[in-house]
Amino acid sequence: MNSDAVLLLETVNFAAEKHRNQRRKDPEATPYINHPIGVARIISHEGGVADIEVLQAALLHDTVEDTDTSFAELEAKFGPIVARIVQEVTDDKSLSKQERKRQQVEHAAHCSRQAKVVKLADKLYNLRDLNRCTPSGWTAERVQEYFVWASEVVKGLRGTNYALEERLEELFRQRGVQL
Ligand SMILES: Nc1nc2c(ncn2[C@@H]2O[C@H](COP(=O)(O)OP(=O)(O)O)[C@@H](OP(=O)(O)OP(=O)(O)O)[C@H]2O)c(=O)[nH]1
Ligand SMILES: [Mn+2]
Repeated sequence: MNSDAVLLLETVNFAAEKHRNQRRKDPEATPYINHPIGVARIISHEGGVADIEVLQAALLHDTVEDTDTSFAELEAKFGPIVARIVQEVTDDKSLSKQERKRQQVEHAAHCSRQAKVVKLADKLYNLRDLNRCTPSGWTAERVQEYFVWASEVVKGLRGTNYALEERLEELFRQRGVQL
């Protein structure tokens, strides 16, 4: 009964309920849950990672940052390892946006290997999404700035998953951003 498949369904259902009223910033307002599902799918399908706790953390990675979910709630429902990985990839929303962005660059190298995999896949998904379409209200300059900032974060994540890093490198190369 506690198979990985059952656990993943429980996790994706929890994330879907938490993100139920959220939409992405693209002009079509895609349901937000497409993002965490896509991040988990990148980890398994492209990264070749089958660690169930990493996949669960990927599905849950934006629940605390963007919904009313608490770490205590994640720990009670999914255990301390999943809750810790989510905590490692969660920005402190009490800080200014500039400070949050700076801290991501600073903290990347100090994350656990499991959190680094989630961060790599999160950035890969978001950069591909930016190539697919521009979020409402974003200028071309803001898109380029996101690529430059993401490359600074990814620098601290290197040596974690070759396949994901190779795909990120190619996206940066296409934008003329040096990793
Ligand atoms: N590319 C893209 N991103 C979108 C879209 N809709 C929502 N987002 C989210 O927006 C965040 C990036 O936008 P920013 O302006 O840099 O950050 P902010 O949301 O904190 O203000 C990402 O959050 P995150 O996943 O927490 O990652 P992070 O970049 O903050 O680490 C991303 O998931 C979309 O349509 N396209
Ligand atoms: Mn995310």
